[in-house]
Amino acid sequence: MASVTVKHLWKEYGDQVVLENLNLHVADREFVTIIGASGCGKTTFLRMLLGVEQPTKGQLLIDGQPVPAEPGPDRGIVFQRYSLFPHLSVLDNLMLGLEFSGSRWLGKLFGARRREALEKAESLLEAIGLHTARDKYPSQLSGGMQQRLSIAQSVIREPKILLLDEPFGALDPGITADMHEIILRLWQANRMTIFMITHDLKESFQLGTRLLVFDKRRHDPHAPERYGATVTYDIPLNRKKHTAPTPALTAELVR
Ligand SMILES: Nc1ncnc2c1ncn2[C@@H]1O[C@H](COP(=O)(O)OP(=O)(O)OP(=O)(O)O)[C@@H](O)[C@H]1O
Repeated sequence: MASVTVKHLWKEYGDQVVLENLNLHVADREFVTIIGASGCGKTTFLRMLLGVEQPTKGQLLIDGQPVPAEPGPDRGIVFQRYSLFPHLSVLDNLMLGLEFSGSRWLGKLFGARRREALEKAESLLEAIGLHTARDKYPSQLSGGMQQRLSIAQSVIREPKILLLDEPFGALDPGITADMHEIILRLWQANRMTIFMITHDLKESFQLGTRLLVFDKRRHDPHAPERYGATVTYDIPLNRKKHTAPTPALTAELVR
């Protein structure tokens, strides 16, 4: 379960108002796409959900509880640029998250727990089409493969909320269709609530169950930092299309 409630939320940096009076309720398992002008506070909003930025005023709640003031395994994030460890193989990049969450002090798993983690990592690699590249290093992968691995890295710890900050923005348009397919399948199989920033309007319509447009309602030409952005449009999208889970992947990913 991961519903998100935003109540009278403001975010300011010094004299600059970035977000003003945001009010929103997002149900569990919604796929929210976010568009808006550059600099209007979209990433700031994701960073508050992640717990690395705090609201200046107002409330940000996950399942009715304030977002903890630090990232946790219940929230995963993927950025436009891949965040992989270059000295680790594809498989080890995936295993790392499981090893750290399963063994906080040693960062290593042993015996049955390691076997279980390996199985999980391998079935996820299979699901994202990277099983044949399991022993390669990130520098040996294409951009699309690296981004698939970054997504898998965030998903493997089964977050309730997945935050995607223009995850496909740096990729060749030709491969984004594959990426869309993968993200939709992971979303359905892992039962996550997703927030995804994109600059591609078509993508926002294709993927989302709901589209939020961030913009300023008021402008002061003499003091552009005086007013912040808020949600100016909140558009329900093709919800039905994404409701049924894909059986094969569900069996693979949800144990
Ligand atoms: N840590 C910070 N300290 C001061 N100002 C910041 C900080 N983080 C963001 N800002 C400012 O807040 C505003 C919103 O930034 P943010 O990155 O959230 O915008 P965005 O909508 O995601 O933009 P883009 O689409 O270009 O990525 C910008 O003016 C930015 O300079």
